[in-house]
Amino acid sequence: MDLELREVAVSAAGERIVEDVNLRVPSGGLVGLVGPNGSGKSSTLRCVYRTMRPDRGSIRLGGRNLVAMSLRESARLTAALPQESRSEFDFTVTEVVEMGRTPHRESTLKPNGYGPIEALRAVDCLHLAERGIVSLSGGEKQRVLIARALVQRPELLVLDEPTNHLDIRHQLEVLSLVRRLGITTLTALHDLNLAAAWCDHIHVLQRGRVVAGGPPGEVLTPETIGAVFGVRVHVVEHPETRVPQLLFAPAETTGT
Ligand SMILES: Nc1ncnc2c1ncn2[C@@H]1O[C@H](COP(=O)(O)OP(=O)(O)OP(=O)(O)O)[C@@H](O)[C@H]1O
Repeated sequence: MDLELREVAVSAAGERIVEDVNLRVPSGGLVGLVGPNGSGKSSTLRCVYRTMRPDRGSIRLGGRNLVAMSLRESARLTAALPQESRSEFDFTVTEVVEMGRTPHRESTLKPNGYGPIEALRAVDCLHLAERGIVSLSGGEKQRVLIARALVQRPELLVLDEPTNHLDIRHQLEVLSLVRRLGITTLTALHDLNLAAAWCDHIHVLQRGRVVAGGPPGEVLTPETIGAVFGVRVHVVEHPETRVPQLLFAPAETTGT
């Protein structure tokens, strides 16, 4: 199912924090939101997974108004990985992953897809199945929460910094897995090189507005990244994958 945001605006504490966001994730596509701290990435994602309500604009999944659905119905269609999710109770890893089934009655589960064991194996966490969730490292916990999202068998994945806390191998494995799943995915990413390597399209947010959007090679230019992040950038081609990769220097450095 495709996801489409049109003219989305969001406020918090009386201030407009997201303004006129337009973006589309085609069915099965992977689209990234990048931007400096506080630029509105998480707030935009929260509107999609419905912990914030937009002031105006529309959010449609497969042509249907997501904001008008019951929370149960949108939870069946959408799996979210929020930026910070604290565990108050020491459930086992298996119990946490099984919670991904909660929005579904058995009859609504699609026949194919990940069960808890397959999902834990896919994120390299099967060995943690009986551990308590609060005993895990940040990266292990992040991978378990991705397994929970897989068990939900969603039509849409909304990921807020999914590579947070992950070592480099697991960063690459998680994004590679998300790519392989072929589920429509909207993700916030801080690492511009990961965004360049894995996303079909990238939208750059600055002070709540999308200031650039398109394929990584068109968006991740020295001009755009320099203006938005205040750094100097060289763009090089990855010798193996041919995707653009960025080399950074602080804005004030004159270089050699
Ligand atoms: N509930 C809230 N009350 C007040 N201000 C808020 C609230 N939620 C978000 N904001 C503000 O809105 C702005 C956008 O926040 P948001 O978390 O969406 O940014 P972000 O791009 O995800 O940032 P980061 O990269 O640091 O995670 C920030 O200035 C933030 O302080």
